[in-house]
Amino acid sequence: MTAETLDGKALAATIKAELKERVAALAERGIVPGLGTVLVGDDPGSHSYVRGKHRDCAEVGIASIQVELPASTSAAELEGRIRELNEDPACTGFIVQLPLPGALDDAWALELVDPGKDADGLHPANLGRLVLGEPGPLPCTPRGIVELLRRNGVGLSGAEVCVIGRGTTVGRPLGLLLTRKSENATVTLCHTGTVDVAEHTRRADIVVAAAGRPRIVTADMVKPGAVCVDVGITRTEAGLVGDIDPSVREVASWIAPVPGGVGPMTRAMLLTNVVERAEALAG
Ligand SMILES: Nc1nc(=O)c2c([nH]1)NC[C@@H]1CN(c3ccc(C(=O)N[C@@H](CCC(=O)O)C(=O)O)cc3)C=[N+]21
Repeated sequence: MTAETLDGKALAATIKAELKERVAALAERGIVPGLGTVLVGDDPGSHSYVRGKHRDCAEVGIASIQVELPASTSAAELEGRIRELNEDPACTGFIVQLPLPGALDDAWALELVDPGKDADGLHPANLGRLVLGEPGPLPCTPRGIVELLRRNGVGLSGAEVCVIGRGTTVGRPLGLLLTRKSENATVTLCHTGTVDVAEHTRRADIVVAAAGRPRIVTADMVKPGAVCVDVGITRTEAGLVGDIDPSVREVASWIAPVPGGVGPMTRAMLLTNVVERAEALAG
């Protein structure tokens, strides 16, 4: 068997076309959604991600508000800039690009964001809403994964899903999303304390690798016909390497690859959150 590709790039283009229409509908009511980004320091990867987000915004008709600060920025200065975006009516949703450099604490910064403008869905209040099953912005990568599976007809109800990685941005919230009534999957969350990861992945109908460790999922760990989703991105001299080994292609039915799988979906879900925030603020 050679796995078919879960094409996140193509689906992201479809979603962007849909969002363009929703943005046009908002424009008729005099509302322009605006995405703010707060980027601290000079990490080239972070700069490249943020550039991509603003390119996406331009495509869809979302306004861009870019805040760039030096790595030497103090906590008080950063707090001030976040509060400005909370107050700025032109900014309907914003993100603080993670990880923050130096002594600036990611969790501290996320908590300063107005939960109503939280385009990342990572504010503790919104993560709490996710736990409680209440409406609110959802974390972009988990939402993108669910959307990528759904829109390609991968059944989730009753499926055994093995998630590798318990991080706050992917693994842990993905477990919460997949176990909602509307998804109804059964989730096993593996992490560095798991004794035998392969024992869990071999039982799974869907494997999601979000550990950030190159090629940890190999063909012998995957049930024939399973669906595999690669979320890990490691930069090497040879290019981007995912958490899923290329050998898995011979065993799986579908693979969401790196690049071209979950990454573009994460960006499309950020735009979706910004448009939804603008629609919510508009009432
Ligand atoms: N506040 C915050 N929100 C985030 O959503 C956030 C963040 N901080 N910090 C970093 C991670 C990482 N992330 C990615 C987004 C898109 C691609 C993406 O589009 N990847 C392309 C490849 C792009 C490339 O060449 O690097 C792909 O997989 O096809 C990857 C990674 C969002 N993150």
